[in-house]
Amino acid sequence: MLPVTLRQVSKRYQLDSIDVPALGCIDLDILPNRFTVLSGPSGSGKTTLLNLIGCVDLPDSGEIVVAGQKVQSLSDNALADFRLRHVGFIFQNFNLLPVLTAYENIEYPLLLAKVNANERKKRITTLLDAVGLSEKSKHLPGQLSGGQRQRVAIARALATQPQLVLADEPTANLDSHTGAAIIALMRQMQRDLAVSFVFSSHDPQVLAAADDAVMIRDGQITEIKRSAEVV
Ligand SMILES: Nc1ncnc2c1ncn2[C@@H]1O[C@H](COP(=O)(O)OP(=O)(O)OP(=O)(O)O)[C@@H](O)[C@H]1O
Repeated sequence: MLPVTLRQVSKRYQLDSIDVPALGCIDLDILPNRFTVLSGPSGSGKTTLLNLIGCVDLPDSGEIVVAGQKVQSLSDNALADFRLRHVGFIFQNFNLLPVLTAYENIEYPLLLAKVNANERKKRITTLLDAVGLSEKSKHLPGQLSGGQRQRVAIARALATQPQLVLADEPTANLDSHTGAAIIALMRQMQRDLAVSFVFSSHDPQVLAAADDAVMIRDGQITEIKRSAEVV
């Protein structure tokens, strides 16, 4: 099963009386267990596409299927629950809760998903170790560097064991050295856990690490470059 398929998907925004076309008639398959990057100039529609893939927003027309589920057929509550269980999110500004420790930030989606205490502890301990932050579990986000905060965010995104992890410009607020380390970590986690990662990014380092690159311009896919093994 493909993690995500989009067929003839369109999205427009209404800004006061102005109609803003953001995406037009997109057809896209996201392949399993791969690192896919959405790339294009500012305003080309990357974030809009990521929000549709992540079930944060719904299209005006067309069909989106995520993990076998037609997302438009879900109610708002069912969509929120589906998102919690199937999609992990990583943001450019990390979006950690400032009053919670690293451990508690990773625990938060597990509490929402009603995962029991033993299983929570097991998953958080394993993830903190995997992202190299076992020693920092009691630190608040304000006591961590940018790279360490993004490591916590990666662990949090993976905690619910989603099939799909989405990242909006995950290296935008990091220096290039830290960004490279974060890309390598995400690559490692993607391979170890056999998850599909989809990024939007301007960062050439992210593009270079991709299995699949989806080039977007003016709300249209202009090219999809897939690495040799599936061509
Ligand atoms: N909430 C909104 N209301 C109105 N127009 C919007 C809204 N969000 C995005 N747009 C418009 O939709 C188009 C696509 O925007 P989007 O944010 O998806 O692009 P992007 O490729 O992610 O850009 P960037 O790289 O600058 O983040 C742009 O023309 C943008 O101005």
